[in-house]
Amino acid sequence: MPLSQPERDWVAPVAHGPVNAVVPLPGSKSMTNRALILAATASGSSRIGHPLASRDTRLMAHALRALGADVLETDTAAEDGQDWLVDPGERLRGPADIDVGLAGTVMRFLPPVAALADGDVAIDGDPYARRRPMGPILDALRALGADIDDGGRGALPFTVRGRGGLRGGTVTLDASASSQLISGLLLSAPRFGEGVEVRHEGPPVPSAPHLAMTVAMLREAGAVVDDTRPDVWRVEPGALKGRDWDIEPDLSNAAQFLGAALVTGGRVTVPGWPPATTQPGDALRGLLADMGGEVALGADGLTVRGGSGFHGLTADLHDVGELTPVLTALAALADGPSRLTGIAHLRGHETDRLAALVTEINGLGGDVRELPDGLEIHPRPLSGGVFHTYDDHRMVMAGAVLGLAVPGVRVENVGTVGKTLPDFTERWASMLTTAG
Ligand SMILES: O=C(O)C1=C[C@@H](OP(=O)(O)O)[C@@H](O)[C@H](O)C1
Ligand SMILES: C=C(OP(=O)(O)O)C(=O)O
Repeated sequence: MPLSQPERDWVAPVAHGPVNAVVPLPGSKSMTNRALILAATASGSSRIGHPLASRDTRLMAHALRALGADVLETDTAAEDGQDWLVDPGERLRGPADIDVGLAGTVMRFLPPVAALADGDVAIDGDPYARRRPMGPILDALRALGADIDDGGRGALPFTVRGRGGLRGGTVTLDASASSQLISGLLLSAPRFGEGVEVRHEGPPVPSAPHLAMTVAMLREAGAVVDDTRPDVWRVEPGALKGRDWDIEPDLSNAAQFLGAALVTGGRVTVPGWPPATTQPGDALRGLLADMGGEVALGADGLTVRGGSGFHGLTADLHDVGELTPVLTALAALADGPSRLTGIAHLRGHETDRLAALVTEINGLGGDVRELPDGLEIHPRPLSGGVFHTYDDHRMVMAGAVLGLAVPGVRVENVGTVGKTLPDFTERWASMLTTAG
């Protein structure tokens, strides 16, 4: 599978009736990329079951291979039963050139691994990746003993001059721009000489569930982690064990499918929804219920049923920011206004998501207003037109949701959805065959 798909537009299909679909989803991006890092820095080999095979996870696999780990992708076409096998290799080594694409997880989780390698590791990504927040983690790594040449930019591209190990110790940073700045430091910390104590100082860190995911997966790999103090995380040095990971379905990627139940007054089930999880997508249960959906979690998965119409949403999405594009699209089709707050940091995601959503939904005749830390959405009748996606997979998903109810929504560069869901349009079409 190529890492990027050719640019093409896609007219989002209208739903001609209520959907009634079971939609299995591939593995979590966040869990797959954490498992890859933990496997490549472990002392033995690991098996990653049900990984996500997408641009972001392939970039991570490529990057780790470039540093000397062996990552074997098996049968990526299969829905079930695919495994990735990771052998850490004898030692992490450069020189290497690494492409992070537009993947936040790769650009923040990989540099600490590069600091453990022996040799120069040059790291760059897509044009917009150079604008995503990196400065705090680069400064933190320097404070922990790393030698990094970023030309004073505090951003991509940069070269990590790996020396085969890192001292580690205590470091303070402002991670209000992205939780990944902390997760990146913690994930490699068992391999630092002194481990790490990371202290956050600044406005609140977003995406708390993703930090809990980092801590939980580190512990599953055998690390000793103390997260009992607010805004302080301590990881002790020590060998990680190779192990079997079983990756949960990506619950954030469930948003648009479950949302289709609301828009069409239908019913969608996502099988394999874990009864307990650190994934932020689990918040969809409450959020879609607040919008008027009937939500049931059972042995067969999570089912959302829509009725005749659904409501606007008032919510602080600080912890679950990646759900915003799809929730905003839903809000634009709701029967009342919405106010989504706590998401100023989305300006540093794949694109400035607040600006992109305002521009594109208003371009279809909508009324979305940007707030200092969020969006206010006033539903209005929409009409078809081009929906630009800014290399943002979740803008494709948002455009698809609008297209369910608005004929002629032409989603530009739909292939960019391959960042986390390469076969999205096929899955969407298959769901829609049940409509009517
Ligand atoms: O650690 C992770 O896997 C992620 C953390 C979040 O990043 P931010 O804290 O930058 O929002 C989230 O939005 C992103 O999609 C994945
Ligand atoms: C913010 C996101 O991704 P990234 O991992 O690139 O930060 C996202 O998937 O919504």
